[in-house]
Amino acid sequence: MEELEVPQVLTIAGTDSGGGAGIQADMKTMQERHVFSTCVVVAVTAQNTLGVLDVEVMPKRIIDHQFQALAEDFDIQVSKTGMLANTAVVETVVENYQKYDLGPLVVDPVMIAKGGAKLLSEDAIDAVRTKLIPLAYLITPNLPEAEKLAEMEIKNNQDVRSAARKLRQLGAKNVLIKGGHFSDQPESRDYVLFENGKEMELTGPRFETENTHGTGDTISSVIVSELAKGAELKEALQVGKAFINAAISNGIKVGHGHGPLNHWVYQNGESK
Ligand SMILES: Nc1ncnc2c1ncn2[C@@H]1O[C@H](COP(=O)(O)OP(=O)(O)OP(=O)(O)O)[C@@H](O)[C@H]1O
Ligand SMILES: Cc1ncc(CO)c(N)n1
Repeated sequence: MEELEVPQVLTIAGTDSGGGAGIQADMKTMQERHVFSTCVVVAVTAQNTLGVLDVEVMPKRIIDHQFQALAEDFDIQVSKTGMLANTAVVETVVENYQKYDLGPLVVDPVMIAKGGAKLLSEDAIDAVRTKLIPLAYLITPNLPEAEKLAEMEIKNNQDVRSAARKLRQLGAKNVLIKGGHFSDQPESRDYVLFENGKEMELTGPRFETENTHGTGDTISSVIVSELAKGAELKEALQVGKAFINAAISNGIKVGHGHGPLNHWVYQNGESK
């Protein structure tokens, strides 16, 4: 019997008991994109579409052992980070990523959940800026995250460009600034600054919906998956944007707050 070789990817993040964001959103997305997903759980959240009830950060020992277990057995092509909770976790993740061969790293610098809960302590932003970003092949902040990391206000498209340049100066090779939070605009517009200085915009319609829980996790997981399958970054970003548009606009009704996306949207006839 011939067995299929499949790309293997890793998400290093927190769990969402509500299933719409965090590690669950990542792994659902990766499954849909036909790559084999593994994970390092750094925190557990008691969370639903209404908010975050509680958070437990994992001890260093079990984080280290998850990395070791994966490195001893799997051939990870691309990795990503999501919720990292605090400085100690950021440092542990940096240490382990440097110790093992886990492929290019996509950093989604998750800070605050849609309901307002803090997923990264304020003092850890510095560790992300100085220790994690220099390792990033791609960083994917939303607007508030880009403001914190670049230490500047973002009010218009020119500010978005300056913030992206600052993030490149911090060591990220490529930068995607997600515009989901420019909610007063008719279009959803994301900005990309590539390694070679070239720029690109990812645009699409802005959908009037509350159901955008896990959009950031989902788009970064599509990008990771496409890169693992061998796509160029530009193509991976475009596939990510198309998937997000489809997963938001073909919405599902789950929960009573910021509902999750329709991760299996392409199963009902792909429109990519
Ligand atoms: N209402 C919307 N309509 C269309 N696209 C959207 C909408 N909201 C977000 N997006 C898109 O989803 C992607 C993720 O952007 P967003 O800024 O929401 O990320 P995020 O804040 O990190 O998400 P989260 O924290 O919920 O995971 C981007 O491509 C953005 O343009
Ligand atoms: C665990 C977790 N990671 C990321 C996000 C942001 O979408 C969230 N709400 N929860």
